[in-house]
Amino acid sequence: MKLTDEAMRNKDSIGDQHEADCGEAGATPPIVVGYALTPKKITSFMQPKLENLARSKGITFVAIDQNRPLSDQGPFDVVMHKLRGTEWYQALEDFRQDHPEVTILDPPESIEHLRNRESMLQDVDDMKLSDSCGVVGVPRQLVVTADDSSVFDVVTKAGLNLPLVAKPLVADGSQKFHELSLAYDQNSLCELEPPLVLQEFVNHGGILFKVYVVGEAIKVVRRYSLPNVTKSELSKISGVFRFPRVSCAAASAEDADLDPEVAVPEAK
Ligand SMILES: Nc1ncnc2c1ncn2[C@@H]1O[C@H](COP(=O)(O)OP(=O)(O)OP(=O)(O)O)[C@@H](O)[C@H]1O
Ligand SMILES: O=P(O)(O)O[C@H]1[C@H](O)[C@@H](O)[C@H](OP(=O)(O)O)[C@@H](OP(=O)(O)O)[C@H]1O
Repeated sequence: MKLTDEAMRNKDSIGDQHEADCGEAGATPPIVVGYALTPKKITSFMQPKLENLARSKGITFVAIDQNRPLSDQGPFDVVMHKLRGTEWYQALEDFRQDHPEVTILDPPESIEHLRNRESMLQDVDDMKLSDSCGVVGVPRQLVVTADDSSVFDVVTKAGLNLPLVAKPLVADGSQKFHELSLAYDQNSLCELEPPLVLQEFVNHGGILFKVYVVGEAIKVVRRYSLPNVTKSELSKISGVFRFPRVSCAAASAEDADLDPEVAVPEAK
């Protein structure tokens, strides 16, 4: 979910203004954020801590009823959503036509490229950051569709090195989307089910940094991840190993000892 710089600036200034106004002249109307999320997302995201913090900044969250027209609900200052589907997109578009003053976080066309694991990495690739201090890039990867003759053939033709990380191509927020497979040998590639993205496994010491950016704010967290794969392991292990969730919030590595060579970015 992305908050645009402009929306964040507006929200920051409105929030600050709200605190100032409340101090001087009593309550100002809250900023109303309508949210349309899956039940899973409501559980993980709509926590009392968030709602209380928002309230202190003059922001109120209101659940959107997806079975009723959007225009009959509200009024909203912001509509925040993480849902898919033609019907929902059409409802958003109709609402946007009628209420251009409402900020939609985010319009479907602005986030479409994040719905696909191939296109979501394109911007990173386009930045060509490989000459900066350190290396920033996308692992060598390819997309395998159901139309391809066989995963084995496609991988052999592209010359990707084993082991390979296999990820579902389409990002739909489901549990299945977060499942990864690690294929150690060529024979096991036929066990993978397209459509998927196959990436070369990149050794990274079993810990990764996850960077969250909202407007000017940057937050870095550390998570445990998949351990390195050595050449000798690769020669001995075969098959496909499945991982339901790698480096999720429960895998926090804030207390892990880091290699002193690893620079720890300062949190803002
Ligand atoms: N090519 C790779 N080489 C090594 N490890 C990988 C690779 N791709 C993914 N991983 C590991 O699997 C995890 C999940 O991969 P995914 O591509 O879903 O990342 P993510 O987008 O950061 O996950 P999330 O959707 O949970 O934010 C990564 O955080 C990393 O630990
Ligand atoms: O908790 P972190 O490490 O930030 O990972 C998030 C993923 O990046 C998001 O993709 C998850 O949202 P979706 O399950 O809707 O894709 C999101 O799911 P959640 O909102 O249900 O926790 C998280 O898993």
